[in-house]
Amino acid sequence: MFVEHLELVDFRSYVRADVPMAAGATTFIGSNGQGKTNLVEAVEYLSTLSSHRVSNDTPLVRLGADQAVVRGRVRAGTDDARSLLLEVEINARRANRARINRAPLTRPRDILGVLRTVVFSPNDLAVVRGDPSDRRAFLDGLVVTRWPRMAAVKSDYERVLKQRNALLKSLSGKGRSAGAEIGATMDIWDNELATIGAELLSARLDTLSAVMPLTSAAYREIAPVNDLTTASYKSTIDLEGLWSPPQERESSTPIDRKELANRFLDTLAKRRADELIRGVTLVGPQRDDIILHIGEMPAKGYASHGESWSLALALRLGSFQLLRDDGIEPVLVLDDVFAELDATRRDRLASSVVQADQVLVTAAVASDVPEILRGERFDVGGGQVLAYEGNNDD
Ligand SMILES: Nc1ncnc2c1ncn2[C@@H]1O[C@H](COP(=O)(O)OP(=O)(O)OP(=O)(O)O)[C@@H](O)[C@H]1O
Repeated sequence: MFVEHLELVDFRSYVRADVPMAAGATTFIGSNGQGKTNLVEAVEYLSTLSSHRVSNDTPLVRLGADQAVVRGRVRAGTDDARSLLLEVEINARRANRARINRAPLTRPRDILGVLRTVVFSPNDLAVVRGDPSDRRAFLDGLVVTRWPRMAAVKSDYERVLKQRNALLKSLSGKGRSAGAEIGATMDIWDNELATIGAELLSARLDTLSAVMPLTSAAYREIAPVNDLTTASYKSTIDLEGLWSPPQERESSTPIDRKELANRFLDTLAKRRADELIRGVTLVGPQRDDIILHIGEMPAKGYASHGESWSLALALRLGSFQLLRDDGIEPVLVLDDVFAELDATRRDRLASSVVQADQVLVTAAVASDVPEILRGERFDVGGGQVLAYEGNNDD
């Protein structure tokens, strides 16, 4: 798939932008702070209704405006003339709205799955070096890109967790004196949390199993070493016998979700007294982590800057390959990544992504982008995005 036209109104620094794009590589070149990332961030937003740079929508609306609009025409494939017009209104004061081919959607999230993207950015280093929440966000992002319906599961889980936490908080300190009535209410919340949580957890585990062998292969391509990269999943629920780390799995047997939900429930029962004292849910995917290894060593705390970067890129390349294996051709966004890499890694990354239907690249200096990825070039500056008419090699 690829975006053949992008239109922005009051998005970030743009009053208006109109950018015709083609399949293959497109590079956006411009000095710092000119609005290159803003353009690809808009494409990412159309695809995920979120941005890799911010956790809420407020900064996406141009300062002083009430509403931002992102519109993109998405073609199914290079030899497939079908296209869809996706439109998202980001509203400062009311709920966002989305349309496909001008028809309003009941919920903005119904737009998910039409445009799929894999975004590489300097922030990816946090997946390797950052907090557990950064790794959970990486994995959940990939889960939702694979199966857009998981966005609803995730949001249901978050709603139930919030309500359960509110109940626990109101009970905290009351301990055992909470009484049978409270026990029955907690049981209802536990069931709900375990059922939805097991769905989210099994999607994560399945995706981690599938992406790690591809990540390991990509790491060996990118980094000039032969280390195996592996991952284990650190859960608050005992996964023994249900799931094992990806490299040890002989076949990709689906996880027994019912058994997972039972173990979730058992763990909740065991931790209930603690939860009542602490006033917060202590069990579930919101507290899990993914432990990444390069060779024998954990990546976090041990890997060098270069190794961490290579692993971060490999995770995105693994994601790209996994989506392709699923039959999805995502748009790749390489936001400001080439400046961070040496010449060897630049070339290796470029040759790994060049076969994508569309690759959108941002860079401050054109010569940082390997030649095979230069493609069509736009110069970004002074609030404008202009097709470049000079030589493509300065
Ligand atoms: N909501 C907003 N309203 C107005 N301007 C904004 C808003 N959000 C960001 N900007 C401006 O957009 C610019 C940043 O754009 P962007 O991040 O796309 O830069 P860039 O070209 O990718 O730069 P770099 O090469 O430094 O990464 C900044 O000047 C910032 O002040």
